[in-house]
Amino acid sequence: FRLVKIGSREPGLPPGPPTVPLLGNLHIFPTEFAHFRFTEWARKYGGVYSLKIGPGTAVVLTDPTAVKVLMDQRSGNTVDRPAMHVADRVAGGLNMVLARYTENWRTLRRAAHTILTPQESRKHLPIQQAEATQVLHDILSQPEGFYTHIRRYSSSVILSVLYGKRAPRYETPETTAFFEAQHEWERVLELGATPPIDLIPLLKYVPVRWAKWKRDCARTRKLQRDLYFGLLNETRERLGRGEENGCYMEEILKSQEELGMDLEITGYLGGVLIEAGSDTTSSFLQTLVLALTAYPEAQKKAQEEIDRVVGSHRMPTLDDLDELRYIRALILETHRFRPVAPMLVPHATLTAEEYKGYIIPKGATIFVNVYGIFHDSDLFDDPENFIPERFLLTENGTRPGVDGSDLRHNLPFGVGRRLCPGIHLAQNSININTMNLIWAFQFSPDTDASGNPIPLDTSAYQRGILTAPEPFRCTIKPRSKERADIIEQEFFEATDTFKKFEYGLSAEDREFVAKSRAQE
Ligand code: HEM
Repeated sequence: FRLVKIGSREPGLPPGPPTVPLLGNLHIFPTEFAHFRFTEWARKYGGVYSLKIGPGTAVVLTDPTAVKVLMDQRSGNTVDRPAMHVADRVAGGLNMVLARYTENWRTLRRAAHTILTPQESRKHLPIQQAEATQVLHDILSQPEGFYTHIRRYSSSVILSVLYGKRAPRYETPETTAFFEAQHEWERVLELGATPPIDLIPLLKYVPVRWAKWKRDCARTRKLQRDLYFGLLNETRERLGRGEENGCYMEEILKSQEELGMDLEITGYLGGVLIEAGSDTTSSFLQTLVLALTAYPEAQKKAQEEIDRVVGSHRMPTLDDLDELRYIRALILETHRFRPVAPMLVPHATLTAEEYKGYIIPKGATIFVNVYGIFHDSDLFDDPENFIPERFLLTENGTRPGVDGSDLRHNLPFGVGRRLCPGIHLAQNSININTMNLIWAFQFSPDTDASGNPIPLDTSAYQRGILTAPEPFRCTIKPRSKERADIIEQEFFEATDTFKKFEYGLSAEDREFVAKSRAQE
């Protein structure tokens, strides 16, 4: 009788889809693009509903007030992450994003906060700006490669900020190693890639020869460690030679003792920041290009605004943003339209929690369905369309007359004590590149043989915890010869900034930078 009860919804839990014995809702749990199914269920079962995953419980929040109360105000109790054996196996519990609420997580988080403050993040502006100029230069020379130019940008910025070492090419060895490690990591984390070890812990003991997933984890672990500790060692050696260039990991290495960090945890701090900081930033910018191309009216208004404020004789700077009200709205709309992490990263409760008469048990997983919130037609007018103007009408873009005060602009960056520590660095990248791209280029859909625009599919996204648009094609042209010349001039003038981050480059990278500068 007890076995039959496993999987059924305990009294007091929020409502949810009907369960079956043992499995609960496991048989209907979506294995990809979960935010779509979670949103459908929210419309049916409400802003707070539960799913039974065998004996365990997950709660899905698609209600701004519930998110504010449970995740921000009661964050001390919802700060945990669900157990993830695979993550522990690969990263030994030291991946800050997925780590449980442990002493190691607290140490990592403290170190990240010390360095990623708004003031510290501003210190890295020169290299961010220089790299953003290279994005424009790269798009000018090879517009069809914009998707990878953007990805190169975000990984080069994070490598420069962390290790003081940039990646001039998409194929630079460090970026290639990162992309390979990241690909394997995403593969092992994918639902269904490993047996349900967190539900049936006995599976941990299956011998390696019968468990391909264990071999996959071991390979991913090696790829990550080679990259993380390789980069860390280079930074230590550089410090030893007295060749500091002010990067983040130098600071950490110098205050390792104070921060209570040994070499192992220091290596993983850097590693997780590359991982969390790279593809998130590029995903946002790729979505931005997609939206500008698919919504020409929004693009036109943004261009008119930047022309009025910045003009065509100079490139935009961060200080211009205060005057660019429409572009600020466009950035918020890009986050709303396609949030980089549609369900953030799952949280978990440390002890049982009560909300509006419901019991959320100890150890329950909590999904914050920001996608569902942002696409709720009770809150937002015409939520499926990209309409920056909504953020000019009301503070949080909600339809006039609706109370949107429980929302906040940085919700796409997370909740409570897990709020993204890289937010300032990320927002600087987003702001600089958004202004630059709008100032520099005209984006339009490709045309077919008869000259008709090929419609873009703004819903074609990659699967995973983080989403990025599937690579897509569009036509990108400089808005004027004057702007193209300014880009090349600025790129050339950034040489000195770049050079500080160009130590230990491979022969191919050295040749590449020499060639790109010789062209000027
Ligand atoms: C567009 C860019 C970015 C977006 C949208 C983004 C979003 C997020 C989200 C949604 C989370 C999970 C929050 C939660 O669980 O409540 C997160 C966590 C995290 N992010 Fe970001 N992020 C971005 C860029 C960055 C950058 C540039 C860095 C590093 C420099 C970074 C480092 C981290 C780390 C370390 C965590 C884990 C925090 C923890 O679990 O304690 N992120 N981010």
